[in-house]
Amino acid sequence: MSQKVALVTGGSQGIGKAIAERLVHDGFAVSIVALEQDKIDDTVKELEAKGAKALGIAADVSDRDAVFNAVNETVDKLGDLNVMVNNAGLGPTTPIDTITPDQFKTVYGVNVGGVLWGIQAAHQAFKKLGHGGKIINATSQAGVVGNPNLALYSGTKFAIRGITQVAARDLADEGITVNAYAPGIVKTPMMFDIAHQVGKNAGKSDEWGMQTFAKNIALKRLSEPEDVANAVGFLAGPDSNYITGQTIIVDGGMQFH
Ligand SMILES: NC(=O)C1=CN([C@@H]2O[C@H](COP(=O)(O)OP(=O)(O)OC[C@H]3O[C@@H](n4cnc5c(N)ncnc54)[C@H](O)[C@@H]3O)[C@@H](O)[C@H]2O)C=CC1
Ligand SMILES: CC(=O)C(C)=O
Repeated sequence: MSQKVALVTGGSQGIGKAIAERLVHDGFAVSIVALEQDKIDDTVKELEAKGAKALGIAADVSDRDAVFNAVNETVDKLGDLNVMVNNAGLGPTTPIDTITPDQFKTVYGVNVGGVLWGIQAAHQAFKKLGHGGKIINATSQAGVVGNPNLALYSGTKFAIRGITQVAARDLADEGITVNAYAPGIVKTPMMFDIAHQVGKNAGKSDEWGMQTFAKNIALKRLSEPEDVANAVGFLAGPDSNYITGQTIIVDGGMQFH
């Protein structure tokens, strides 16, 4: 059987990088799409050092054409596409009165636009390749319950759960499943930046900022990126074949629904 291929947006650091590593471990060839060429190159080298077939593409996921080009390049160079992980996102701290039209456009463009274009591009590729596939989208525990200071971000993450449900219904007949993962408070550059900003806005420390989010984690620890990658590995593999339209919350017990 030929090797399965996954594309991970935002795969150059944080959660996306852990997902790429997990999928390589599970036998996938992996394409990572992100913004910074140097981080992409470093991650590709690390994946190759583990024996992976890996490809890195610099592209902005808010640009629909760029996403379609990245998917086409992945199919051309790695020979297939079976799993699309729409993970890239922005997490600015935006107290409600501070939100500007430019910020609105940028954050919705990346967090919602990037997922929509990723779904469309993967769908087109699956059709051309003549098989189904799996689409996996990043939402957040902040897309299950609104979080303080994150009005823009939480709004985009609620939207992703809706889009995931609709796409699951629309694409099911073609053998495509669409699911989402909702991480909690994960030790990545995004979360450290949010903790810093929230602490700074209150005249307090980064740790105080982190605890405003982390104080109610039932399992009493912050998440490692690998905690999330484990759930995505499940959604990308055959054991999740009868699951579609769902959001798996991976937050150590913050939100229950
Ligand atoms: N870190 C956390 O605590 C949580 C993160 N998430 C979500 O998980 C996903 C990954 O988050 P982190 O790893 O923490 O973020 P991060 O900020 O550490 O990494 C983001 C990645 O996305 C890429 N990226 C950003 N904008 C892009 C664009 N316009 N086009 C292409 N790539 C772009 C970056 O190059 C980077 O590789 C995001 O969707 C985030 O909203 C959800 C819940 C909690
Ligand atoms: C950044 C994020 O998704 C949080 C705080 O849940």
